[in-house]
Amino acid sequence: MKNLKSHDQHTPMMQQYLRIKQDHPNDLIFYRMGDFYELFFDDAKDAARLLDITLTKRGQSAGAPIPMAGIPYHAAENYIARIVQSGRTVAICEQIGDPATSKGPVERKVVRVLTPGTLTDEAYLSDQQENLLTAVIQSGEQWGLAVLDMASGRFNVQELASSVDAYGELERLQPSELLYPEDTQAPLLSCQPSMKPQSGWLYDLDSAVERLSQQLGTRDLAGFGVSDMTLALRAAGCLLNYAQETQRGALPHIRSLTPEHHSDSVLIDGATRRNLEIDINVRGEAGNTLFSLMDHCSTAMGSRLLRRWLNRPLRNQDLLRLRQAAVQTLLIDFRFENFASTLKPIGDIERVLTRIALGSARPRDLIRLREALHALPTLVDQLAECDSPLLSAIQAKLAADPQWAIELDRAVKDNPPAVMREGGVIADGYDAELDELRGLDSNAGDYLLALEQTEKAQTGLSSLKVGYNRVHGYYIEISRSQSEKAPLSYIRRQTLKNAERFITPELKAFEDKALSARSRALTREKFLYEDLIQRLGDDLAPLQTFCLALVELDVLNCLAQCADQYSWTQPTLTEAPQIHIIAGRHPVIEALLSGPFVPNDTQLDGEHSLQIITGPNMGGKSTYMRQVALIALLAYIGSYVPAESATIGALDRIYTRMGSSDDVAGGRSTFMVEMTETANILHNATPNSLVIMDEVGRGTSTFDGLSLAWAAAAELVTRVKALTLFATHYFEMTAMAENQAGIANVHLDATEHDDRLVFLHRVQPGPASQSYGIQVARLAGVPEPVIQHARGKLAELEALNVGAVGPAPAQSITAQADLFARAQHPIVDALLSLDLDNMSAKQALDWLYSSKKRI
Ligand SMILES: Nc1ncnc2c1ncn2[C@@H]1O[C@H](COP(=O)(O)OP(=O)(O)OP(=O)(O)O)[C@@H](O)[C@H]1O
Repeated sequence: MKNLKSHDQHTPMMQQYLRIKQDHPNDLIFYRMGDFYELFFDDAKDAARLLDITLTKRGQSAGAPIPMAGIPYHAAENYIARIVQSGRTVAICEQIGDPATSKGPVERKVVRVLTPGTLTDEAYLSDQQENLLTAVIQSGEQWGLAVLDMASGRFNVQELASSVDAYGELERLQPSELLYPEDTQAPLLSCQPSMKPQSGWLYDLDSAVERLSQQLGTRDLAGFGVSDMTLALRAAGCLLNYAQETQRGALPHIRSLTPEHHSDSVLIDGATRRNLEIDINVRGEAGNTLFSLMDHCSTAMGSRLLRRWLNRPLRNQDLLRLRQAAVQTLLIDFRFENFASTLKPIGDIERVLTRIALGSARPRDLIRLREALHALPTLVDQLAECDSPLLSAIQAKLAADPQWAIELDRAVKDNPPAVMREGGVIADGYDAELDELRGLDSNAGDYLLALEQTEKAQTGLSSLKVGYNRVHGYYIEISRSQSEKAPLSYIRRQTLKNAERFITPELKAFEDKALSARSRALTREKFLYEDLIQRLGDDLAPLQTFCLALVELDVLNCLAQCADQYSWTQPTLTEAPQIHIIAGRHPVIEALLSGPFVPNDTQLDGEHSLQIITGPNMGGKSTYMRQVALIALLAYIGSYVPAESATIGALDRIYTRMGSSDDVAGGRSTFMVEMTETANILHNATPNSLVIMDEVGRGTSTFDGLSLAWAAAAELVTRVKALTLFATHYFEMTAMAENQAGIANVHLDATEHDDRLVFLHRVQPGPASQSYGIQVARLAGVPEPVIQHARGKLAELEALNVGAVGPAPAQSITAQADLFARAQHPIVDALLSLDLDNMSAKQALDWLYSSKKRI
């Protein structure tokens, strides 16, 4: 920005603006001028570009026109939301002083800073999504991480032992804003959306502990179990400082700091999260995901918690069994239906409570809280019938003191306006003083009517009427034709085309009284409203407690609804690593299919920890493997699962290596991504991990790929001993089961019927007999000449059947009909591709010499 230094050259108002701007060099300043927020200089240019609004100029300052863009005050929310969503920060600068008494420009001050990760207003937040602010700090391989959901006040810390874990967590959390020490050298962090470097001193441990203790109202942090998490506390201190700075006030809704431990959850890395399509499908959309299938929550808060549960399955089987028992209880006599209808009208009170704490609650927020409080007695009664420890604990938390329900009934009108600005929020009968002032104001109507009658009678002017407008106040209006006859005591105030308007001393006196009553009533109402919010804010703790219980109930109820609607069953959780599923189904594909879904069994345990899955393309291998992972995941959030029965042992991680995607941004090829993920699995998987490998090795040459897949499977079954599903088109790998304990072959099959290919989608023991690659290619619409050419080539290769190198036994080689898995030594490939008719004798001889050297 030019000319900012020499303030003297600018008008006094611009000088004020530039002073404020100096404290917010990177933020867009919304500078309040009357009914508009104005942006100047580069801010104006940025806003014009981001919001597609007109860029204008304002006079001259320091000899140059000032670029300016304006946004009407009343419509600002929408514009602010768009700017903040783009990752920028907005500083709202309001007029603080009184324009009437100010000398020079009215005093202005930045009252709020809106950043992507610290939003709390309804207009800026998505119902379905959490909006998280995170802070990280790295020391050696260790990471400290702090996470705040400003809109609910949930504040967590955790420490991670490696960068891979830290990136995995950030990928899970999808923060809206990430704070990091400015000297951090962590390249992958740059993939995060809104990155805010912070000075190193903001991560100082002592100040962090002091700041956090002060916020939480404790002498130290021992009570939160976080004392020895020094790295995480440093991140939390920095985060809290940032949150306080942006809100410009206290944050009374942040009352606790919860340690999270990586080892508490069944870990799912980013690739697995995407492959399993938990809440985003592989096309990056929200539809057709596990979350979209399951989200029957009655409240938006419930939906957000369900999403959190699905993204962070837990290892604590005791807790999971409590959840299972709650779901079981809610299923009895379809109790979940009653709960759903009681919960449905409850609004997003988690966020309402935060706005109450921050003093920014709107009238309708209070109505939502009131409705929630009114629902409590019914919920408590409904819960009294449920015999489940978790539901009883929830019931105890919901049995709140009814005082606030009564108070809000008395205090707030039924359909209040959206904002407090014009009043009309506080109910009649709540405050005697307000009632009296309102009485004065509303009696005005009767008085004016009476005045009109008397004046009409006294003057005999039939067109006389009494009216009011905002600019001129009260007036007596007489039509032009009769206005000459107006009494002398009438003072002319305004001339219209067809009428004259007058005022009288009596009317003026009344106006002063009525208007002052109205403004006094509004002042009184605002005071009462703020007082109510203040008192609610002071009593936040029990309200937050009941809110948390309500949300948990909503999610448990949703799990019961899913169990009923999709015919899911309760899984058995065991300590020993194993997965035994009878008639398992893929929940999302099952719901999408118009025809029936073919259920499949799965047996993975100490005896057979690795399944080699073969079968034709489109046969259902990926679906089968994903369904096992999803069933395991559902079991580990405490849900019922899509299977006739399922026994799932203790799991620590779910890994999937599937699909092919380049990481162009990260500069890694498809094969590189595949191998990086494979390496990660081989390094970190344990006997308690579920590992899913889909066509590992296909991204490189046949022999390299087969060898890598073979070696990876061998490692997984011998050293790692993870529960593994390994789908492959390398038919040679089916031979592993013969020489290696712990491996079972299963396959999916298809049959040809009237020249049509029919997929059976049934998992059967043993290796596949055919791969049907060419038939599937025809199904996919590959042109017929190409299909015929491929058939010819296949016959040629089968006839050659040379170089049966590699580990596959002879009988499986002959059974194998996959074009690529049957590829021979590269020299044979090269020979086959020679165009002999167009080669000279010399070229042929040269080829022979060079080939001989390669053997
Ligand atoms: N058990 C099943 N019951 C019914 N339909 C199924 C079943 N499994 C898969 N399908 C259908 O078959 C389609 C292909 O399945 P899937 O992608 O799992 O095959 P695949 O063997 O992994 O194929 P490829 O080897 O080409 O990746 C699915 O989209 C689904 O429509």
